Amino acid sequence: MVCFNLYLIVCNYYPHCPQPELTLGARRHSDPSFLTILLQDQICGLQVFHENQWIDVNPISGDLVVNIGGFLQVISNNKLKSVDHRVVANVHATARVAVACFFTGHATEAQKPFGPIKELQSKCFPSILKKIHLFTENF
Ligand SMILES: O=C(O)CCC(=O)C(=O)O
Ligand SMILES: [Fe+2]
Repeated sequence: MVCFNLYLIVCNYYPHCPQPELTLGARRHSDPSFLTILLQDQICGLQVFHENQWIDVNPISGDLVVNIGGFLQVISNNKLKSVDHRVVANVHATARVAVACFFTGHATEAQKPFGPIKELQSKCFPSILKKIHLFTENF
């Protein structure tokens, strides 16, 4: 399968929020992509859910954040996890901008069901995830 042939680029714009205690920039979710590559500016806001708490993913100039998507979680038989993340409301005077590139599957293969690859299944690690169709199912 060709995962890097089809991608979607999304620009997220978070203006200053006067009442950050009432809302979020982006609600808790995990990406359904194969991989997501994110470029954030210098304004904080992204958090990942790890060991029952929200951890800040502070921007480092020139760095890219790479998120494992739900599709890669399925293919890897749950060995790689698609982490929950969110964006808190922007308390800074300047707007926050983050550009996400979602790598998905190839459109022509959308009808084909995908499941954990054989090499990652064994007696100790049987396939625990059902096969899914790209673009049509949540996993
Ligand atoms: O704005 C961010 O830092 C993350 C955006 C995000 O999680 C998404 O677009 O899926
Ligand atoms: Fe996301």
